[in-house]
Amino acid sequence: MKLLDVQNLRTTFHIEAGQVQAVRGISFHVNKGESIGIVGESGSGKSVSMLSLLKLLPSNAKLEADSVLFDGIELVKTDQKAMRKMLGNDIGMIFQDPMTSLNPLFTIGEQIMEPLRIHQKLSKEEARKKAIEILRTVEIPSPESRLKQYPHEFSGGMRQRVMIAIALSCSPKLLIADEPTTALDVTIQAQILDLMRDLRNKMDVSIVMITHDLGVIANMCNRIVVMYGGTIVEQGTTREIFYEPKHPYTWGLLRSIPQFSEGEKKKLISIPGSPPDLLRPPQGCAFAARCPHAMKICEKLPPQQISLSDTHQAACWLMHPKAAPHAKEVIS
Ligand SMILES: Nc1ncnc2c1ncn2[C@@H]1O[C@H](COP(=O)(O)OP(=O)(O)OP(=O)(O)O)[C@@H](O)[C@H]1O
Repeated sequence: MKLLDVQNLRTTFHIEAGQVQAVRGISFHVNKGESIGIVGESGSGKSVSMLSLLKLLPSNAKLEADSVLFDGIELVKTDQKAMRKMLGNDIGMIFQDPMTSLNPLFTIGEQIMEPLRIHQKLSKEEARKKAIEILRTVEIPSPESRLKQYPHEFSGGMRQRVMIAIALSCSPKLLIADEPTTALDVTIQAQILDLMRDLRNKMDVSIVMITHDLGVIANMCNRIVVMYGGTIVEQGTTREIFYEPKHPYTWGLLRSIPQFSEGEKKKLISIPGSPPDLLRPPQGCAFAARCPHAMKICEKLPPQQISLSDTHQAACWLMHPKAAPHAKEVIS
């Protein structure tokens, strides 16, 4: 059953130089209880897509969509006030850098208790009890004394645990995590991902995890959406994306995951070239200029999404039934 269903979302920023077409018609969904990963290089439109659904865009942005259904409610028609109520109640968010999201002037306890008092109308004592309980859930030791401390008294990993606690305190149906572990070192990163996986199972929350690193979501997400140049180039189950990837950009992302074999570090292959300028997006496939397999048509016309299974779609001319025989060899 779908919790979030996004159809043809477009976001444009009006700047002096013209219009930045940051998100160019994306459609995807999140089922109840599942985790999806949105992956792509910097500037591919991952964060703007999420901020668009939540109507958290700056005033120079224009948002259009055929439909954005969240738990049966059409968000395209929902006003800012209702949206704000939904945020922190039905939808929780975690960002990359907890230090910018936490207020340095208030204790951790005050910051966890505030949404509980506002959204769930709990008394001060009830909110304190709930805050202790939730700090325990995110595995912060001695929660009673930790409540009285300020953000700077916590390590980076602990601060991110606090952010997760705040995001989950009102038992949201959906948790959006934007690069939640990027600022942390590898060991702490793994601990936070383990924690999020545990919480998803315990709390029955759906998760959208935004990242530029496919490796981060391999063990965490059921499905993966691959974004490039403001479009979705491929989406499928984690198995389909890792074992049967069909888009040359996904191949590039997979080659750029660090792999260790018998203690030896394999060479990392990055994708040559740079992402398209979204002020003047390319006419055809956004990836054509960097694609080693690009054909003439790739530069002229955007490829349509082709369904490979009920769960797997990719937008690439190589898969077109009329593509030349060499294209079929590349793709198989
Ligand atoms: N306020 C803004 N005004 C103009 N352009 C913007 C604004 N915010 C984002 N953009 C542009 O929208 C595009 C998509 O940005 P977005 O932040 O969604 O990318 P991303 O994939 O999340 O990358 P990152 O991982 O670096 O955050 C980029 O080209 C970015 O420059």
